[in-house]
Amino acid sequence: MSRQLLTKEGERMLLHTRDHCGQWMNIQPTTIDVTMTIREAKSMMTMQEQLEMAVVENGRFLGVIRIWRCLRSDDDQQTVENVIERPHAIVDEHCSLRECKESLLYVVHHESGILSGVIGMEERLAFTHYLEEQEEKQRQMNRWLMLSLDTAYEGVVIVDHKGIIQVFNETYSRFVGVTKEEAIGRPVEEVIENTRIPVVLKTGVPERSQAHRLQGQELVVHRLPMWQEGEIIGAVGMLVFEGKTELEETLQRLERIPQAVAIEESRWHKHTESNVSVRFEDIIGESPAIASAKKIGRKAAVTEVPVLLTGETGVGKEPFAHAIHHKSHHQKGPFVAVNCAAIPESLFESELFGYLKGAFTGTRAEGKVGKVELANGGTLFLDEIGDMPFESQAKILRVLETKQVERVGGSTPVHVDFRLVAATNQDLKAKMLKGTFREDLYYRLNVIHIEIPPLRERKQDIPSLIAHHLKLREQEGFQKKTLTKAVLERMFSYSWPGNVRELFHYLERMYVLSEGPIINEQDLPKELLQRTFIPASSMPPPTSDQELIYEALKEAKGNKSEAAKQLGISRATLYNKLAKYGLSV
Ligand SMILES: Nc1ncnc2c1ncn2[C@@H]1O[C@H](COP(=O)(O)OP(=O)(O)OP(=O)(O)O)[C@@H](O)[C@H]1O
Repeated sequence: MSRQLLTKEGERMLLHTRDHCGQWMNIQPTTIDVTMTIREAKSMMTMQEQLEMAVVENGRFLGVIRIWRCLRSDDDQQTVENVIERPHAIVDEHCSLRECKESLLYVVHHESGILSGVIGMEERLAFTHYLEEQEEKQRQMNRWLMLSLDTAYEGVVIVDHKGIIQVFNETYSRFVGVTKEEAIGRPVEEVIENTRIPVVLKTGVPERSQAHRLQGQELVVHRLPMWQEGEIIGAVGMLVFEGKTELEETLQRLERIPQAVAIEESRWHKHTESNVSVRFEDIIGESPAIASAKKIGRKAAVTEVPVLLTGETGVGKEPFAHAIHHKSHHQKGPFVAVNCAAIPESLFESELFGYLKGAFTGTRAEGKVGKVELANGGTLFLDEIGDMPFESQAKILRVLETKQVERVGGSTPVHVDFRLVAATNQDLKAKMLKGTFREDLYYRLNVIHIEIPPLRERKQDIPSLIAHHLKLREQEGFQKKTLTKAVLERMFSYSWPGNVRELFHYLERMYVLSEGPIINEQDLPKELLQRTFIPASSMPPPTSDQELIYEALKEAKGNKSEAAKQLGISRATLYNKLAKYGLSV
């Protein structure tokens, strides 16, 4: 049945293209001139082995002469004019050859009467051969269409304008337990329970993504009318998902993304106030840039001096802080992390230094131990130190200098012994020069400075970071997955403004959304498909170096030695920079 539909369409196309007589006729047929004698015509027809031939006068078609008439003639010196007959079939160039059944056709121009051509046995054979070829192509096309419909994951049913099923694919057949042969030719409502296809045929209004209960299952369906030349000629019904459960699973997978990323992040954060070890070996990456940062970190860890970790957001400053703690003499003590950006100035003292019972209204009756005291014997990690309010900076500096804390509401200072690690993604020097970060605190923190390079400067670490992440998923009991070379190439050409955090985020997204064991290009988020470089928003713009120099010179009233000292660079470097930026030397 479906074949019938498609073949009809095929036929229509053929008619419009290569079916007309003008296309197939012999345009140079042998003809007999009206002035010729019957004898001459006879010998010509015998030579040409023709039983019938066209007679023309100045190209105009007059009729035909047939060999048997010539043979029966008493006087073969007469002109052929005396034996002309009207042929069975005179046609126009535009006539459909398919519809003309005669074996010999004379194609005559309908206005001028000129004989344009003849369609004889040879032409007819060529046309039949062509038709057979077309039909085979059509059959092949139908097979492809049916095969693709049967391969489709969705159930597909096509009905004609009366709602009679014309096409019914395998998936639908499996759902409703009716074979294709049984379904085709029957009214759709007899095969698909509760179907609204007859309604769509009447109204012409498509119904998309509708819930449909079938065989006791909730399904999602589309019902689309098919239009041709302003009339509804049928409708298509599609089951988009095998069941609502599949849709739900997809939604659940989407919901899992933030959750899974949170698990990843908490891998480090959950150790915030505990001693679970994160070693330098756990920091993934062997690029020279990260290897050198790890080397400095290892060396710094065994000393007592404070360490300042800087780097763009998401580069992994926190794992570094943990690794330093683990390798330090304080490794047996607690690791206490404080996110300085998250504590409002009004609560800063009570959070960091604690308070005594009844220190102020609304506090816990028993008082509270502050983070600094908690870090006693261990490591205090001051994260996002660049965001610490200016007033609070003085307070923390005092603790660092005196190694003593005084709880709010108390008067007896408590001695504390901790290792200090601070981190920021801000340019502390620039902040200091602008006056928003205390100079004395800056120098106290910045004894050993470890700059953790952005991921775009150590792209060779990308494969091991990916492998690490996928391995973790596997260890958690999830499916083992890998990614294609094309995906890896995309990851190499991306600039990773959010660094390792962003890499893990996208990886998790792709892991969750990819269906099989292979993550391929179609699973890539759109950001990774754009090759444009996105500068890290959290880092100072490239002009800041110039700004710093300008500020320092202003502060030093033009004295270059003084400005160089302020900037922590040599006079020669300052001169080089001034020349580079085109500032007067
Ligand atoms: N080299 C690494 N090896 C393993 N995991 C890493 C590495 N670098 C970063 N990570 C992961 O990336 C996540 C982001 O790193 P982290 O939270 O330390 O960023 P950050 O540098 O502190 O950024 P921000 O300044 O935004 O706080 C971490 O949870 C960690 O899981």
